[in-house]
Amino acid sequence: MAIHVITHPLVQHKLGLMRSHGISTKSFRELCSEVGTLLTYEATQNLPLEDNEITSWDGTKLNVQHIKGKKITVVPILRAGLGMMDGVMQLLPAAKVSVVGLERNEETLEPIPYFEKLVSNINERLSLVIDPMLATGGTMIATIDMLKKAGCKEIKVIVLVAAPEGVEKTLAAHPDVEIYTASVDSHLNDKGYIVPGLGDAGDKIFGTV
Ligand SMILES: O=P(O)(O)OC[C@H]1O[C@H](OP(=O)(O)OP(=O)(O)O)[C@H](O)[C@@H]1O
Ligand SMILES: O=c1cc[nH]c(=O)[nH]1
Ligand SMILES: [Mg+2]
Repeated sequence: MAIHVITHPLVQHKLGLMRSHGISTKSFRELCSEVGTLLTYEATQNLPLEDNEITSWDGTKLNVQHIKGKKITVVPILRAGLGMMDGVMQLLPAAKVSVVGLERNEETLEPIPYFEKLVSNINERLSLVIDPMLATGGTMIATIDMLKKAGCKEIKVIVLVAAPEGVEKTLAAHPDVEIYTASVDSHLNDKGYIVPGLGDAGDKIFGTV
């Protein structure tokens, strides 16, 4: 299945708090990071394990499981993706970070790329793309295009909230990609905002409105 809606009570509770009118920048930012951690836990559930022999507390040899040298790059989409980054990195502290910047033109809803700094060996890594919002899907599709052009072969997407239109468009363009989200909401409004959604996630994280 390429879309995973995480219905865990902690995720749903925290997402519900984020939807509240007048939420402070501090609370929104904290929740963005916390839900980012919980969705990362789900998105990494199939990482390969391997047996490793260790010396245990009483000096005997013991076989334990370690993650099998899986190389990961976290890909925050500027700006709003940065709001999830601390939470995601808590579970993946050794991951390399590839930053991309895209801004949606609010008239045409087309994404405008303005920054790209990817890790050099991205072809060997799983990319975990993070952005709170998947609306029309334009930004996510352009990001995945960028990653694949650079040689990336395995991509997972973590978004807090998605619109059905954006999920459909993204999976049509990139059927090999898996999307993890706390919610697929009702629809997009005539300005391309997700309903009920969260409002403008970037502005809420950075306190710019
Ligand atoms: O699916 P789409 O229709 O492309 O819209 C989603 C994009 O819009 C928002 O970013 P925005 O362009 O507002 O930039 P920002 O993060 O700098 O606020 C959001 O964080 C996504 O990146
Ligand atoms: O609902 C939306 C759509 C795009 N960007 C946002 O921040 N929110
Ligand atoms: Mg924004």
